[in-house]
Amino acid sequence: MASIWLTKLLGSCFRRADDVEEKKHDWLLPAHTKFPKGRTLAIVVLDGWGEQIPDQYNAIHVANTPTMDALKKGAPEHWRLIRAHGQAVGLPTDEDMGNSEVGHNALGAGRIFEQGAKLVDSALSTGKLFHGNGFRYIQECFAKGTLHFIGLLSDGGVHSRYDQLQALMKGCAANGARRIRLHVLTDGRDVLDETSFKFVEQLESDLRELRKHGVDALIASGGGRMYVTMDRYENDWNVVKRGWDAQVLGEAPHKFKSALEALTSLKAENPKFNDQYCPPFVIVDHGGKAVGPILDGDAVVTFNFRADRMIMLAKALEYADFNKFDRVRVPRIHYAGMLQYDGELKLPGKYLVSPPEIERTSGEYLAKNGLRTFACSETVKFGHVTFFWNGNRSGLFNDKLETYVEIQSDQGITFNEKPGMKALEIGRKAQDAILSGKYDQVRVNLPNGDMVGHTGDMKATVFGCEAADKAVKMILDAVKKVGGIYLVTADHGNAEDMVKRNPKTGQPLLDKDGNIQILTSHTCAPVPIAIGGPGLIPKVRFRTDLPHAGLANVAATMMNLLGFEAPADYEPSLVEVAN
Ligand SMILES: O=C(O)[C@H](O)COP(=O)(O)O
Ligand SMILES: [Mn+2]
Ligand SMILES: [Mn+2]
Repeated sequence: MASIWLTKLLGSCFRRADDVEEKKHDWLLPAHTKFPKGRTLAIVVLDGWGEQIPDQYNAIHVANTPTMDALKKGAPEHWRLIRAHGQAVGLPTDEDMGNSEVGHNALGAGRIFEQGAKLVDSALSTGKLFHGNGFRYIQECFAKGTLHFIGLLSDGGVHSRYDQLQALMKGCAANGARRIRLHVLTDGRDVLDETSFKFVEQLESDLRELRKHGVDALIASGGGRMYVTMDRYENDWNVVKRGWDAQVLGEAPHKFKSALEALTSLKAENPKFNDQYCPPFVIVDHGGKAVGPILDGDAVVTFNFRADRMIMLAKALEYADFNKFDRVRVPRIHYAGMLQYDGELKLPGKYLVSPPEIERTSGEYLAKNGLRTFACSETVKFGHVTFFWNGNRSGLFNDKLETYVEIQSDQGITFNEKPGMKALEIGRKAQDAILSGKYDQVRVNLPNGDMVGHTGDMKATVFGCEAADKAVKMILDAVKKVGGIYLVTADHGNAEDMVKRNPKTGQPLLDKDGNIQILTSHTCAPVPIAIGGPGLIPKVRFRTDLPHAGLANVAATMMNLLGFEAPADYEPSLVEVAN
């Protein structure tokens, strides 16, 4: 008896040891047979830098970008284009433009995961969303409280989609919501400026329909996404506070009887009015009382699926201990996000749809294999090369091996005012990191093409692209000095197309007043990828058998350049060594 017991015990011990061994083995990347280890690898992500028709509306083409131009001359062996939009990055269709979240997720994770937009689509179409824990949690408030929706009123498909909000409102009403209030954030960044009018009209008509069915449904507040609520990476808490005051406290400098009246009056008052920076407003009843502040016993849903610009509000709504601004009144609510926005912080705790499980990212592999990483950008893009890159996970994998540096972005300005942004500072930090010899991988994001491109200001965007090009040069110079390797790419298009075009002729479209329609959004353009540097062994070139490759192929490429085989389930590497 005792010996059987002993055999079992020993057996289980051995099994456990095997399991541990197995686990360890999983993380160990085999050495590559052709690519050597020990060369510093610089990874540069030019945010919003696609390849498009080289005409006067292409800010990258117009800009003087000698470094990027020189890289292009390395085609096809050391320069090529890769996909950065649609299904190549896990979006529902190939009509969907790329964006930073899905782009950096794919770059860092080396695989294509179904992204938030797609997961929400399927949770809504199957009805699964209305049976989950998150939904049940908000449903508990339906009988006595109000259900509030806060989010981006847009069909950009980057942070949110209007058809999803429609389905959500309908589903909530069908499942018992009796009083609904909308806190809308106007877009003009992922969609054309001033489309807010159209979205508000559509929303009013949908709310009328709900009212016909006995649901007391109204718009309660509003404001432009860049001025109200949707800040990111804690660049400026005032943005979130403005939203809080309107949404929770029912207070704002502007009060109107309807959202349409708000937009019309604010536009008439200010010739510079635009959707992105619309000031906060509150809708009031005939007695001047706010129609929908958030109160004790209410339910709140933030209906954006994308994480970065919802995290700060989620903290304000969820954290008991909070000191970023004076919340004045903290309502006792049941709050759920459309998704969980931060996997590490588990924020928010309740959500309607489970986020993509992006695990075993390249960053985690590198850390587990003892490689040292330096990552840097300025605040507005800092989370892109850290949080998004690591699969929407905040923090470091290994604080002994990784250094993440954030350069404070300018606050309270639109980036066409200072289009150089912090590109040169980022370049300098990367240079120092490369020259220090302390890192195997030095990874940066240069924000100009994107952040200035979103302003729609052509001249400023050209300037911004020139600044980004200078920063690339600084980094390449440092790589040269240490005998390293560089990989320069982008996360999606933006600055390469500053006008809305006729899809057939490619000519700019005109608005009703005969003016060219300015495109502030991203595009579906492919993006460049270039490799080089003295550390690149001879005969390394891009493979020609992966014509449809996308951002997800970059992680395996990078692992090869660092001297490792990539995990078997990663999208294939783009590079080979010719015989
Ligand atoms: O959040 C934004 O600024 C835009 O909606 C998308 O831009 P990004 O994907 O480049 O961050
Ligand atoms: Mn981006
Ligand atoms: Mn962008």
